[in-house]
Amino acid sequence: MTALEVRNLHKRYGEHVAVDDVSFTVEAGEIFGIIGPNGAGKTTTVECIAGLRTPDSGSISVLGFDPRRNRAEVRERLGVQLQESSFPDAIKVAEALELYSSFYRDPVDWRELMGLLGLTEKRDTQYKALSGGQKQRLSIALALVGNPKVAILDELTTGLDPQARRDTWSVIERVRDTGVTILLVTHFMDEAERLSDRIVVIDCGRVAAVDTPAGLIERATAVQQVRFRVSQPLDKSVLIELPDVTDVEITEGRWLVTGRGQLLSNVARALARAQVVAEDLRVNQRNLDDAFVAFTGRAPESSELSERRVDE
Ligand SMILES: Nc1ncnc2c1ncn2[C@@H]1O[C@H](COP(=O)(O)OP(=O)(O)OP(=O)(O)O)[C@@H](O)[C@H]1O
Repeated sequence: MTALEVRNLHKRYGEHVAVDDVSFTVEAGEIFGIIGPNGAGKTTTVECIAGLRTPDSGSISVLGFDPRRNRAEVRERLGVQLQESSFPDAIKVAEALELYSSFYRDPVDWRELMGLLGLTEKRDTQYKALSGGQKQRLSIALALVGNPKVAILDELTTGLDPQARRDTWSVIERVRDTGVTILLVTHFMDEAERLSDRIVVIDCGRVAAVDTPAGLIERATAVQQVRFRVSQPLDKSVLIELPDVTDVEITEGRWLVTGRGQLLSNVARALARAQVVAEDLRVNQRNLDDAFVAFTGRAPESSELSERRVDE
């Protein structure tokens, strides 16, 4: 079942074209990631979906409803957590949840939601005294309190430390497991790769690609490399003859094997058969950063080194 459909969306700010013919479909129950460089048009797109901006042209359907024409229906079905949410400093966690739940006809039990998001201990804490991660979890809770079928989360872990980010990811997965479809805008490639069932890459207001994380990585970065030293002499032909291997170089005892497909497992099996141990094994691990660069021509903001030790 389709939860969300965006068709030929256009939006300008004066002369500046922010969204230039964007189309995509999100299936019910998916976590659908939206990634792209700064200023690519991601937030404008989700603000149009939320009915906060009026598109110049194109159509949007949230569970069959138009966000501008069917405001009440969309409001009951769509939860929104936008960038930089802010609340009154003195409001307490439980007060905020109770207040927001009163805005909806069929809210979830806000006490349960508080538990799901790990905020029960903080129920009487004022907003200003919450940590960054707790504030973020509260804003997710407020986006979910109306019992939405679809939730938009924009930059939900920006500014959080690594542990708080991972905790938030688990929360998002739990929310998805309750049946909520999630639209996730993020600058973090590891977050998009870990959480998303599918991802749209938006660049300069246009869709550069839509695929699963693995599909994007596969399409963008077909070539892989494995480096290692060998524990005892090995004939180069053992590896050159493997399927998927395109090149083998040996420089000062370091082997560099280039290829495609299941390169690492093929090489590992061949070495095991030859009773050779690969020491200091490294692989040019392909990840979503590489796909981002391939599709947008720019490095993601959160770019990390893509070569990692295999045993890390
Ligand atoms: N209210 C506005 N008035 C004028 N221009 C705007 C407005 N909001 C956004 N823009 C411009 O439209 C373009 C798209 O912005 P948008 O915020 O949608 O991009 P984004 O992909 O979400 O960027 P970021 O990753 O930096 O949040 C940018 O060039 C931005 O400067």
